[in-house]
Amino acid sequence: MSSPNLPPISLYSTPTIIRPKPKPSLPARNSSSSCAPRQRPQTSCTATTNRRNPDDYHTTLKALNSKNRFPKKSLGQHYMLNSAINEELATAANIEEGDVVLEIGPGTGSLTNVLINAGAIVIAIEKDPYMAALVKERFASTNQLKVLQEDFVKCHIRSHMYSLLESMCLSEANTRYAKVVANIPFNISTDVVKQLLPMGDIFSEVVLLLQDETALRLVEAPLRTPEYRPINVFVSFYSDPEYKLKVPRSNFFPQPNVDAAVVTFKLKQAAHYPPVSSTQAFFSMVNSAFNGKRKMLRRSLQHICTPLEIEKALGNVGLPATSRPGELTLNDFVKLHNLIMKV
Ligand SMILES: C[S@@+](CC[C@H](N)C(=O)[O-])C[C@H]1O[C@@H](n2cnc3c(N)ncnc32)[C@H](O)[C@@H]1O
Repeated sequence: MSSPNLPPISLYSTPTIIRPKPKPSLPARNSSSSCAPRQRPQTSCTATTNRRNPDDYHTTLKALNSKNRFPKKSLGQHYMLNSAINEELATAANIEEGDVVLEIGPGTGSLTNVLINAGAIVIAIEKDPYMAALVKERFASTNQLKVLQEDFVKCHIRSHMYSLLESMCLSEANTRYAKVVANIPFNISTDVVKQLLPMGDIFSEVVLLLQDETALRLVEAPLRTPEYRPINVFVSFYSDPEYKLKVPRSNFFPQPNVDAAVVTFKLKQAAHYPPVSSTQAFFSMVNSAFNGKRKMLRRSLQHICTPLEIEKALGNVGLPATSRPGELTLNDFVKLHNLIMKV
């Protein structure tokens, strides 16, 4: 393949970050909470303390040129040119020496570099065999990185994490959860969120660079709008999400047609999930409710019980008999589910 026809750096505006108005932040997860956290690998697994230079436009292009790679649209290859944003991602996850971090799509390794410099042990899953080879080669001198050349959507992440964590040295002193920090291809955002948020037994935080519109939809979709969907119920069931900052498209190469945003999801542990008899039955009810989005719940849920019983349950939740799915919060759905499951 010939060398990519790359635009000169002057074509890019100065990379910028747009911060939202400060919001009250959520209380930090207390690792000494009543639920015993799983053990994590000892910091002795970390070896190198060599700090590498941050990646920028030239480093990224040099890395791609060295392998004659041109960014692939089908793989969402928009590389981060601004190391300050990679630092923001690591800071949002509060990365500390010895943390185990899952990175999805390391690409040229610009974020990987920041994570390794912060002392993390990184497990990187990269679908593109060329980029997997590139990032392996780049960090060949450290034992802080393990690269798996796989499609995140198809791989069994839970068993990968278990076997990797088990293969690492364990210590009583190390009781933190693993974390996820990633600049993911936008087209797998929903898969990533659906796979990772229910994994509060492994991860404490999931920090993602998402398409801005997706980020807003996942975190801030208001009730009674078309943006409010079952995924919002899912996200708040399993996590406390926060929109951190907007990342304009000018920070990527090649520049996407949309802006991005950093979002953090603090994962709940199972003991803190809303009380439902079965999560499967709960989400099946939520999905059915939204299947007829404009339909009243007394109609869309009549495969579960009679319209009269649904009206009565809605009344007990404090909602009108004519309620539609877009009007119910997570708590409303939980109460409704628990009532109609008793019928
Ligand atoms: C948006 S780029 C980010 C690259 C790098 N992290 C950065 O910040 O510059 C997305 C990366 O994910 C990889 N990728 C795409 N689809 C993937 C998948 N299904 N599983 C794992 N990696 C994937 C791409 O090859 C690419 O390296």
